[in-house]
Amino acid sequence: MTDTLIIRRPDDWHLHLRDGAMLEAVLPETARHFARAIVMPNLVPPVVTGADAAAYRDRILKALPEGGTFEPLMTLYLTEDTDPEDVATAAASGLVRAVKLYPAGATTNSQSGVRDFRKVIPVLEKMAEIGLPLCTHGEVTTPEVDIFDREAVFIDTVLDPLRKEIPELRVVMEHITTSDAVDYIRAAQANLAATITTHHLVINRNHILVGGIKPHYYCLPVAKRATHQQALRKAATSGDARFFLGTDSAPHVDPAKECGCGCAGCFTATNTMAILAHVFEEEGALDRLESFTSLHGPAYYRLPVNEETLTLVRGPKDYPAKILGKDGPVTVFDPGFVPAWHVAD
Ligand SMILES: NC(=O)N[C@@H](CC(=O)O)C(=O)O
Ligand SMILES: [Zn+2]
Ligand SMILES: [Zn+2]
Repeated sequence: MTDTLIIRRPDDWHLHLRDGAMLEAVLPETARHFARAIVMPNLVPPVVTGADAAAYRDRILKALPEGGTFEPLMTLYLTEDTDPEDVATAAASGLVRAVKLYPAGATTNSQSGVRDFRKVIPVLEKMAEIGLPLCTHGEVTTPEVDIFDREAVFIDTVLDPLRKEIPELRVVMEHITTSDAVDYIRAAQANLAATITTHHLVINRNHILVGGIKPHYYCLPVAKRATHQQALRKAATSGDARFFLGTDSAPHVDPAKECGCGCAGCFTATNTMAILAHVFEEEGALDRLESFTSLHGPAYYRLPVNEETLTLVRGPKDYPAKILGKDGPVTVFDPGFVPAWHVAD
């Protein structure tokens, strides 16, 4: 039995770092294990222009612990007023690595997102031309559509027509939660990949609702039934290069989650690598952990893989139950088991 696993240093292809005191509190949790992360732009106000992204990047670098080498990969928040030329300039300089599509109202801070998809076609055409990926929060917001169906309906009514209209557009379906998404990605000829979160490999909707409501398991897209969870586990551990890690680690202070209308997001930065090693071992795929966390993402984003390594060691190790920032406590995701692995110091 292997007791030590050395992998190339992982990257997180979907991360929320927030701003201000929360940024200071959570950034070390990611920077400890991850070399780079695609940083989500859903701040208030959102990161819309190249100038916004440059300023946010500076704030992240300033918040880094002394001697930290973490590299934030910036994204722009797509609005109906986004200027294709600004996007192209920000991409050409290497500042921006993707543009994020939030259907208006789909998730946390998505009010400035897209309502009329016709309005963003010129930006998407420019992105297709320059090869800049579009990351999607893939859920429709139609009130009549059941919340558990919103990802599948998004694929059929928004994503598939869009990809047929602009086949050269390179898309990353973020935080997929359904076997429908897994099947759709597997069937694609080109220009489509997906991130999978740590928590969606560990929980299904029973974990949220059975035995009392668990606000810290509530995220968007909401976890689906166990058959979907199984499909995600198979996809993540399959070795298929179109699936890679995006933790969607999304900190909210406890009072904002443990209340009458709790907000969506699981905070997994602290223990993601230990949980993933545990899950991959359960799936008999420990030898594929590195490709999921450290190889497939750079390949899709056309970036070099990391030269540094991360060492995982068999055996449990305590991690904090909460991260205590100046804004208040943030509960670390509880996988419901003690991970059989930990990251070496
Ligand atoms: N995933 C979540 O449940 N929440 C994210 C937003 C998002 O990624 O959709 C957040 O910003 O809190
Ligand atoms: Zn999202
Ligand atoms: Zn997210």
